[in-house]
Amino acid sequence: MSTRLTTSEGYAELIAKYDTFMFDCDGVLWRGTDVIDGIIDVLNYLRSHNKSILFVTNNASSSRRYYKSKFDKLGIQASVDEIFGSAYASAVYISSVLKIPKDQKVYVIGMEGLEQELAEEGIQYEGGTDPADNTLAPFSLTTFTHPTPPIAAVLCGLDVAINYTKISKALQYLLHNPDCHFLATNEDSTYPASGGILPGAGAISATLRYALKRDPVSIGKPNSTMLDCIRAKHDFDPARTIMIGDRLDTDILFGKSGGVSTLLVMTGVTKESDITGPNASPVVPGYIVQSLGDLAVLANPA
Ligand SMILES: O=C(O)[C@H](O)[C@H](O)COP(=O)(O)O
Ligand SMILES: [Mg+2]
Repeated sequence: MSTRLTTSEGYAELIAKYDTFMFDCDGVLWRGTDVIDGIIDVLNYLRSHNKSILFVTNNASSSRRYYKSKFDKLGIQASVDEIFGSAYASAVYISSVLKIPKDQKVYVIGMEGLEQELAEEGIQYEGGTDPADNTLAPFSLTTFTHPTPPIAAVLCGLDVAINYTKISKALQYLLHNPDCHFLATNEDSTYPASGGILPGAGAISATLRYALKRDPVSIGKPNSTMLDCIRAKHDFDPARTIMIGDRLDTDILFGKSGGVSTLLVMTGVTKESDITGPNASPVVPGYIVQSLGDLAVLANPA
């Protein structure tokens, strides 16, 4: 059973219970470019009370450095080491877990942020924002050739410029080489944008999943890889840690699987019918608040 927080006393009690606050970004801090009311005051209040703050986003379209610049512009204190995105986690997974040989490449369905994180880990890649792959021209196998050595992995993330050429090339690599890894940065079905909902990274990788009848290894929330990346850089006591998110099947499940507390906000993709009534999800958050910004009353008492 979740505890719904609606009063200043409830907000203060929650904050006193935890030392480390892990924040999802899309749908919690902002929707697209629109920062949610009260967020900046809440984050600054937590900082002023010596709380540890981490940002844990499945959005693979941007790198940690981009997010750092976004926080700077918003006046939100954040260091690159406090930011964990599925692009970074995917690069670490490829370099440290799969240990793909440095002369082999990754084929990217994704955007500049994902390419930046791969490059920072010393991983060679093709595709991504390469103009040759960002074309609406029909894809032809007569001009296609496999590179040597073969593509070692196909990595699929949120790609707002998705097209038939990228999907077709990824399919060739995965069909041609049985050792080619099929990876997804994350599999969020939808993306909480400004003014509405858009297809998420999961909707992009679904094309390959369906064509191949094969599931990718997904690296982002709710999977533990992201928490492993966080643990490699930050000590935290799970009993004094809370994950704040807008999606039950990624953020809340990530927190519960990781042994930390969870707070669901209703400013992202989760609707009231997802948490109450006959179709309620079996993933039950510890706490629920309408908006993280509601806690700003603690920073601005009446
Ligand atoms: O489709 C996606 O990639 C996700 O919807 C989006 O990026 C979620 O980001 P988060 O809510 O984890 O910050
Ligand atoms: Mg979110």
